[in-house]
Amino acid sequence: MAVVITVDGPSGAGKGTLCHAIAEKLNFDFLDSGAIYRILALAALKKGIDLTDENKLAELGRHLNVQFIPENGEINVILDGENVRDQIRTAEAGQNASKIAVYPKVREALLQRQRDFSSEKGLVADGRDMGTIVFPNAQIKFFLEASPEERTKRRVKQLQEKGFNANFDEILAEIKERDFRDRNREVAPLVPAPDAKLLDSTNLSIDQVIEQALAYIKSKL
Ligand SMILES: Nc1ncnc2c1ncn2[C@@H]1O[C@H](COP(=O)(O)OP(=O)(O)O)[C@@H](O)[C@H]1O
Ligand SMILES: Nc1ccn([C@@H]2O[C@H](COP(=O)(O)OP(=O)(O)O)[C@@H](O)[C@H]2O)c(=O)n1
Repeated sequence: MAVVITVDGPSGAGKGTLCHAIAEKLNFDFLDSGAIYRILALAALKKGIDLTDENKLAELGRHLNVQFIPENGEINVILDGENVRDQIRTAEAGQNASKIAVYPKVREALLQRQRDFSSEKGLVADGRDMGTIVFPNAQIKFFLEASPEERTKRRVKQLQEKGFNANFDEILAEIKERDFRDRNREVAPLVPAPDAKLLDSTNLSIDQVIEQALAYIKSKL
């Protein structure tokens, strides 16, 4: 059976960073499920679909014309022929993603698209419900946490490095609002799977997180 490793947790905990490292080390494919929610929200805005119109969002989600094309260590996101890689990374795009992610029909519309990433090569999947809903039978599951302040510090630095304006207080408020929405929604809320390995990265360097995760993977595989 194809191996799946899931990494769930709140914004800025370091999921993407850890998943990239695992994918590289084990030569696994990588699913950035959050990108799919970001892309759907962006696609809806481009088509004039209201972000509260659950049915139209779900319909768009079923027919989303998107490709992920790796180039020079980055992944280009091609939506209807346009590279939206940077457009989906703004704080606003993250907020819009979490707004549409509350709708059951939207989540249902995106479910199979995410499961299709599973491959013989092995998959590491980054998101909020990878270990609970999308890949409940994954062999290895992580739940990666960090304090809101630490996650904000990281996000501000990351956004500034990408050339975006980022203010600590605004990003902290945004992260708390998004956490609240993600943890309290009725479908697929952000919770650790019962069999997930909890990792708190607040006081760990990137290398320490990767080292602990790889040691755990080795002990399980
Ligand atoms: N343990 C860590 N210590 C310090 N910075 C980190 C750590 N893990 C990740 N980062 C940095 O924090 C930012 C957010 O990480 P990312 O992997 O995008 O988080 P997530 O995918 O959970 O939102 C990135 O700039 C990343 O380099
Ligand atoms: N599996 C997933 C992944 C993301 N999402 C939603 O999409 C938003 C953006 O996810 P993301 O992983 O790109 O966000 P960051 O952790 O990178 O900030 C989240 O706040 C969630 O509301 C989700 O509901 N389920």
